[in-house]
Amino acid sequence: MTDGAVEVRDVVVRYGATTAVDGVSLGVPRGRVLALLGHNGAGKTSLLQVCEGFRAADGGECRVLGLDPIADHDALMPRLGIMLQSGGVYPWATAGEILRLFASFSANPLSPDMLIDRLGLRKFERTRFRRLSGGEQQRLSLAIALVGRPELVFLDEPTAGMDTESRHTTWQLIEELRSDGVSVLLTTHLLDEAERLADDVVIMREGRVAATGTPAELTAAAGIDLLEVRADAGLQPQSTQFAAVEKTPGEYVITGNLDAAAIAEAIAWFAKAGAQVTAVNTRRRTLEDVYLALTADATRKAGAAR
Ligand SMILES: Nc1ncnc2c1ncn2[C@@H]1O[C@H](COP(=O)(O)OP(=O)(O)OP(=O)(O)O)[C@@H](O)[C@H]1O
Repeated sequence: MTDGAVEVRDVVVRYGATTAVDGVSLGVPRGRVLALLGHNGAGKTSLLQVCEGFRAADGGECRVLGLDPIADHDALMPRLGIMLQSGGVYPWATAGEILRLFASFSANPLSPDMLIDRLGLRKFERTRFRRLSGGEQQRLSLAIALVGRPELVFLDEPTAGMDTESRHTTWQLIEELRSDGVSVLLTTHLLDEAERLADDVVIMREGRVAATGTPAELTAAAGIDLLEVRADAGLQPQSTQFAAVEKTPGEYVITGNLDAAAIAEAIAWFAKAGAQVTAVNTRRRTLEDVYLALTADATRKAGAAR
């Protein structure tokens, strides 16, 4: 294994008969942000828990800052920032007390007051944790993860439940962490979050790695552009030349090797189907298109297997 912040090789996590993580390998180089994407139940949190040392892998190997997350837990903890989902902190203590307590565990903490202000928590400083809203608890959890100046941060859906303003503040904080050389492994369902923050993206599907690369690599399709057609909902346009995903009802995104002949064939398909076409557009692929194409593929295969 190399000297990355996180090195995961062939990791397996099982819960009884369920294989949640099925031989995943990935690496977070030092000072980079890796976003783990995937549908509900894809295995993201289970993999994160192995890296955090909260769960032993049933197979494979994991090194975090060069150490074993379970055997070297005590040495690692002060160097890690872990954003806990709700719970895990003292529900009866106030936001300010909790953050100052976590700061006291560190030899050289960030200023709790600075984090309280940056994350818009000043108004809630004297509010007990259990009285905070979901989004406020998330912001406090992020502050707790960062207050010890960690070298590596694990963030499980960091902006889930946050309002737009808090989400943007969180993104700025994560960008600042990266500029300071901190490594970040985060999970998210937000494609724009991954596209904005991540140096590297790993898309998981059913416990396995479905795709990996930088956002630019993942969105650089063979035919570069992508065709969007607005027409009647519920159609299933496809041929050997192209594949379409109905992104929202009546909004078709067509990928493939889109030369002029393939575009003509796609449009002809709608004409032959007698569809009412209201708009045709070409544009570059986004991470969302890649993600949808991969998950639609999984859904098609699951349907075919039934
Ligand atoms: N403690 C557990 N006991 C049994 N099954 C579990 C347990 N934790 C997770 N699973 C199962 O393992 C699979 C992966 O779950 P995991 O939480 O890792 O996925 P995820 O990608 O983080 O999902 P989400 O996006 O919904 O958070 C799912 O099928 C889930 O039901």
